[in-house]
Amino acid sequence: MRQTVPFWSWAAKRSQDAFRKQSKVDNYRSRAAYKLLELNQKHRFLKKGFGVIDLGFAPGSWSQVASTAVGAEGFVVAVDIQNVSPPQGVFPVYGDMLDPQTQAKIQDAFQQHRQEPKTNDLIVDTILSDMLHSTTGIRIRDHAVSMDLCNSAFQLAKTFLRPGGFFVCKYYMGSEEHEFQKSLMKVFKRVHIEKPKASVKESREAYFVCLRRK
Ligand SMILES: C[S@@+](CC[C@H](N)C(=O)[O-])C[C@H]1O[C@@H](n2cnc3c(N)ncnc32)[C@H](O)[C@@H]1O
Repeated sequence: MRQTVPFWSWAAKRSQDAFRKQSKVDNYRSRAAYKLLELNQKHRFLKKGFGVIDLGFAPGSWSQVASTAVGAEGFVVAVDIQNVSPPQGVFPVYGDMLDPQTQAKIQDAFQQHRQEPKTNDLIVDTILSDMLHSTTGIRIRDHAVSMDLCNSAFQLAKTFLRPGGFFVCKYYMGSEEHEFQKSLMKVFKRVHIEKPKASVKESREAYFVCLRRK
């Protein structure tokens, strides 16, 4: 039987530019879409009917992928510090994830959309975080900023993810990643480290893919 080779397998062999060109063909807002597509093909954390929070959504390609995957029965709440209009059908929240008030805004948006009674227990299936400021090139500093963002996303995951839920989180490699991974392992049954093919090889970004909240 003929096997279909995913786009990202051969594109990676060519160049990052191939991802950028393909994103125009596929109508994605950025080539980052192929990172999420690859991660999800491997770990299946986006399913029909899921409620998803996408942290650091702008320009919006992860939200595009997520909202297609969850379909009309599911929904996506997308958060960013930048006031960028979200893809169609995606519910935006504008705020800084390092500001504690943003969590309350996300909770409101989620509950409004689901029309759930006000409660502290949200039934979120998957939380994605692709948050990162533009890096400065100063590794220690970029890592420290990234770890702050990872911790804020993890805090949200601990508060709102249902048992069995999923958490995907970008990080910038550095000395604190092992401690952070240990904390993730206390909360999730499986924690994988992934470097998708659409992620620039030389960049120090990678992803924690955490499966099945305990
Ligand atoms: C690499 S981009 C995300 C790309 C996106 N996943 C996509 O597919 O289009 C990182 C995003 O994180 C956002 N971000 C960085 N720090 C943030 C913070 N403290 N709170 C909310 N969003 C933040 C940035 O504004 C930026 O839009």
